[in-house]
Amino acid sequence: MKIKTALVQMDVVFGDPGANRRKVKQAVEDAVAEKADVIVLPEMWTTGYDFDFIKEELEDEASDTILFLQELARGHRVNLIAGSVAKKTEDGTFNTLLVFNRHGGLRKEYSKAHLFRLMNEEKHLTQGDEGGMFKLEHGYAAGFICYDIRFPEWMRTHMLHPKFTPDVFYVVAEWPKARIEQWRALLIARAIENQVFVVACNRTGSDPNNAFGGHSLVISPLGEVLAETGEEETTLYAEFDTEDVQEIRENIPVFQDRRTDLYRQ
Ligand SMILES: NC(=O)CCC(=O)C(=O)O
Repeated sequence: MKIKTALVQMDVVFGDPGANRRKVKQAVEDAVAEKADVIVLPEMWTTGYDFDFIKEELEDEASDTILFLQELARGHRVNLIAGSVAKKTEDGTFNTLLVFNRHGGLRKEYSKAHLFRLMNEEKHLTQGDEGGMFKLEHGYAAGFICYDIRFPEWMRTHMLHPKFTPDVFYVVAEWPKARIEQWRALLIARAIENQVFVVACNRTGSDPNNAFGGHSLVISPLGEVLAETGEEETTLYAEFDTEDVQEIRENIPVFQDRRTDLYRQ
């Protein structure tokens, strides 16, 4: 199925959900005007990594943000891979990716499984323990958050489901400029080894601790970079057909050729 994606590479305003919601509202309106089917937001887009604000002022359960996103998805009849937000619960604060369909239905909540120590996530957040698989109109997909892309075994797990196989990996991120070449290399590798499209939305700009590298990109299952931005605040558009994965997987059937008799998993 053909999909037009819009990746909102925004400069997240530190500790200011209202300002960020205004940015996202405008970006969604612009992307809908460009006939996007799926709009992707970056990691922690409501607050950035302002852990003081998250602890002291952020509302619980991310309820205001979920309502805001539901209204956007339903009002514009567009799918949202709505980045991730800090979600405060009685069990801890999670870095949670939210997925909405065109009717505003909340189709998935995935909480980041791998917390990133260089940005003090493990001091302030609770790790998630569930996978990121979900289904939208274009089929099965899986969502991942930033540091997760360094764990090929985690992403590969999502390709080994007995019944459902994702055609697209969506990655939402706040990835610093200093390591942007690793960002690119890791994402291209994940696309090739899993024979999936990778749609990866990073933030741009900076916070008190990091300058972020942008370079949001869309990658084919053959490792071709179909679209990529620089460091500017912009929305990247890219179209692809998820049916292309079938021929690629038939041509090089890695999942039939796996030697699970030799592997530990
Ligand atoms: N927000 C993140 O998880 C950043 C991950 C990162 O920068 C890395 O190098 O890994």
